Amino acid sequence: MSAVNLELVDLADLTTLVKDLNFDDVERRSALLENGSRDFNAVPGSGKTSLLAAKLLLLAKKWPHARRGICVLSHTNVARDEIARRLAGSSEGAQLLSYPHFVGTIHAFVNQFFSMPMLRSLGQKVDVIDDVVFADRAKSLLQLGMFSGLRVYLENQNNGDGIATSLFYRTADLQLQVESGKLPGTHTASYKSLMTLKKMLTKDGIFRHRDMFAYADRALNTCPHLVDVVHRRFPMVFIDEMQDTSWDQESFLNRIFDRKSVMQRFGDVDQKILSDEENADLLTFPRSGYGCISTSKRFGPAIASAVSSVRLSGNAVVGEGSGTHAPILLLYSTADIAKVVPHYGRLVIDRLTEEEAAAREVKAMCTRKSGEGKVAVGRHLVDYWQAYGEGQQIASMRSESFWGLVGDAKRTLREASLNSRVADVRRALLLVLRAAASPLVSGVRDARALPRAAREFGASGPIEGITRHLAISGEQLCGVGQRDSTIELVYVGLQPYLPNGLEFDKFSALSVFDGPGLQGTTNSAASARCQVSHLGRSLEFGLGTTAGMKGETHSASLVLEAYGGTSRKFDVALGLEYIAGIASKKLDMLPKTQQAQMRNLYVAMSRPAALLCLAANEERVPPGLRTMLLSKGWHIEVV
Ligand SMILES: Nc1ncnc2c1ncn2[C@@H]1O[C@H](COP(=O)(O)OP(=O)(O)OP(=O)(O)O)[C@@H](O)[C@H]1O
Repeated sequence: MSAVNLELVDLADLTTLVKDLNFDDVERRSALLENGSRDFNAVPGSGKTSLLAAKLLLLAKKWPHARRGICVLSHTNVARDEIARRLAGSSEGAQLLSYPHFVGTIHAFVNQFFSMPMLRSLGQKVDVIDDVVFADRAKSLLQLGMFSGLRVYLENQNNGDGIATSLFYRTADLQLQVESGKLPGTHTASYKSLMTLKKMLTKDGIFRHRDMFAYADRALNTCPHLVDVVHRRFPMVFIDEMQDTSWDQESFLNRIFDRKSVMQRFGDVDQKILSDEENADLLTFPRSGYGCISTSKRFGPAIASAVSSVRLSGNAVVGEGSGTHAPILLLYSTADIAKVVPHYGRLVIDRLTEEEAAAREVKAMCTRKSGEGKVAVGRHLVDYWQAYGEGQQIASMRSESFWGLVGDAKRTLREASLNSRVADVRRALLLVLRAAASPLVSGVRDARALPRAAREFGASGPIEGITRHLAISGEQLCGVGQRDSTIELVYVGLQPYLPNGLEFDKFSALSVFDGPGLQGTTNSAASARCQVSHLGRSLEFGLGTTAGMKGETHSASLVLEAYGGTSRKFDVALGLEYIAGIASKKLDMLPKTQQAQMRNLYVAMSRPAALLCLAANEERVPPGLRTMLLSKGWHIEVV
């Protein structure tokens, strides 16, 4: 192992490297100075990702190796980009963004070092790794005559669609598995048809993300020495957002790094919101002896106390942020449910100054999007906001449409990152080049390989230029009146790669330029926003699911109660019993389904910096509970 140690004197550099952050407390200092393998469990708003980035900056200053690097893994592109943004701010930090280091998602790491080389050596085409594209293609293949028997079988299952669209390979021998629903017995005709469907998609190079772990496993079985090659390359490994790592991912990373490299993992186990996944009981985060960061820089003591009371592990959350507003409970009658969201908008205008409200986004969230349930309304987002989700079906087709991929910059940037934006544009260009039968892409299996193919082709400048242009201005360029000139721009930009003699008229008639493109995605974005005017001020804010807002900091957050279905409980009503201190059971004694609801509530309630609001149907909040809440400093308003 050739890890680098940080010492007390090294921390002096923090004042220049990360001027906006404060690491004076004992917990953060000890996390920075930890030189061995250790886990860190940190509360919401503690700044896990920025602490990790600060530690990396300090290590970068001392890194002595030219061929060994630091491996930094995260779950989402958003966290990866946040780390990269902080590193790019100094010359030493920027070095971590290239060889011999690796900063990326766990998926990208597994693909780069294991599954892609394996797939290449198998001669397997890879067109796209995308669960949505996979599902779309599976559905359309399913319409073929050869699958008529399978269609009948699936129609008779509870979740037939889910079965066909979530097929994935597991383990080195590519065993067929399904993420949603249950596979039929392996001896049945339906199983064999599902296998054929999966193999047809594999042959076309259409994969799901989870398939990559099976190919990575295969790589390790085929070349066991890869483990040594990779852990020697990375004597230090840092993993962010560890609570979201599945057992497939954790066990794979453990095989490579555990007890071989220094491995430090950061996360908040109470924010794990996917708890019903397979083998969740095997997960090891946080390992015994883990360090804690118990202070949040996001919110003040009032929100911290509410958040603490629904924290499953029972550990304290200390609020060091500056917010002083009391949390608010909005009670609504069944008839008035549609008034809840606009009422919240007015309330934000009432309570927060313009500066406070504008410091971060204002948001409203709910654990469930839609669904059934024979209980009074307040079950899911659509109960509160009927337009929510309209147009999303069309949005899911975007991965195959030029206009959808290029024109949907706002959504990609809001929900993902610049990285994903560039990936979308590259995929759009790959679709165009394929449709035009360009010689550039005959051997290109994945849009990520486009820049390299262009370099080998001897002309990388034009494709980089058009990629940059579309990534930055794509949204304007895809407006309906703009499309002809955009096609012309693409034609000119891709000219060096197009077959000789391909006229513009023929190019612009390619089917890749058909389709509605933007309309669907624009509707879906608009359907998830609310506009309010009040006291001469106006406010526009977004609505969405709690899962979609994980990791965000808001200036104000509204948590709309949702029904748990099999748990038979409404999350806010249940959580209020803990906040008020009148619950009869300890949180960890609740059934698993209710624990999962409390974890979601904990994530949702910990988003705001200034104002926290919960909303519940008045039928579900008895007078005694209201009195206790008032005595704890809460405000209650009836909509
Ligand atoms: N060391 C620090 N000093 C001062 N402010 C900080 C520090 N760390 C984070 N912050 C601020 O606190 C807020 C929350 O930080 P951040 O979102 O990074 O926390 P987090 O740990 O990722 O939270 P979550 O687990 O909820 O996603 C941000 O506004 C950030 O700027």
